[in-house]
Amino acid sequence: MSTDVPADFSTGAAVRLRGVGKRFGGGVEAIGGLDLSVGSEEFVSIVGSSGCGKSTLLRIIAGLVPNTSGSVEVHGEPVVAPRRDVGMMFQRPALLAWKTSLENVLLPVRMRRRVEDDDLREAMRLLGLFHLEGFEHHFPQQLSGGMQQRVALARLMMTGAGVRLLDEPFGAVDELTRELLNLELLRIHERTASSTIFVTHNITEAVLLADRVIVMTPRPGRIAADVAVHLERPRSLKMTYSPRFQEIALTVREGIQLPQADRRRGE
Ligand SMILES: Nc1ncnc2c1ncn2[C@@H]1O[C@H](COP(=O)(O)OP(=O)(O)OP(=O)(O)O)[C@@H](O)[C@H]1O
Repeated sequence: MSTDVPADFSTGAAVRLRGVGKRFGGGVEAIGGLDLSVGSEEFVSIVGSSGCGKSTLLRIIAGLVPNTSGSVEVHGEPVVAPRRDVGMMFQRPALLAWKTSLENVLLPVRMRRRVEDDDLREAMRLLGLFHLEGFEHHFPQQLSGGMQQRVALARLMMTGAGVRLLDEPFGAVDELTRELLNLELLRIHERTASSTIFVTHNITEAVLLADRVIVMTPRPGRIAADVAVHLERPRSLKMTYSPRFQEIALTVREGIQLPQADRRRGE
């Protein structure tokens, strides 16, 4: 395990940020001089106190929000707008209420071109992979919160994007559902590795899923620690009880600093 490792600027990184800063119109400096490099098959979790700029960082990589300093590259190209090879999933599943599960999963294809039989087969396969057989023709309001997140995960996979950004995707579901969704995400990543950046407040989830856990400082967000997760794959829930896992989780926890106001309240 290593901490405070400088960002790897070797060639071949899928996502590369150099000195990235973001100041919003009202003067809030959300991110300040952040360096990060994520490999093409790497799973990186990002943790940090509330408001440290995690969502802003993902939105910058997704091309949804412009950075105000530094450079952001995906597959060696500067990010100036949303890209097809970058898929994003939010805390709320953001499904279209008037479309069935199947139609929601097909949406990324439909936005680009006509849906072919192969697309239909792939969407059904993905829904099956996420245990949604029998629910292909249900509408979102007929599904539980966890099932809706599964549809959103299937839709993310349907984009075929080599870079997947997940912004606290399981924050609104109960603990047991979260565990199941974690396992499904692990299974998918271990089968179809992609460059994944996963924002979470949950340290166990961060460590269980990732190859590296990035800890951000309070706002303006920078990298406080870069913790390598040397645990074998495939991962299992049982691993979370091992001393090795606990040691890594503790290193991550110790790296998280609270904003000054919260620190004063805790004294
Ligand atoms: N559109 C905006 N305009 C002005 N300030 C913003 C905007 N979006 C975010 N901010 C501010 O930038 C800072 C970082 O916000 P961000 O949502 O990225 O943090 P976060 O780490 O994802 O927080 P949380 O963990 O609570 O979701 C916060 O102080 C927030 O108020």
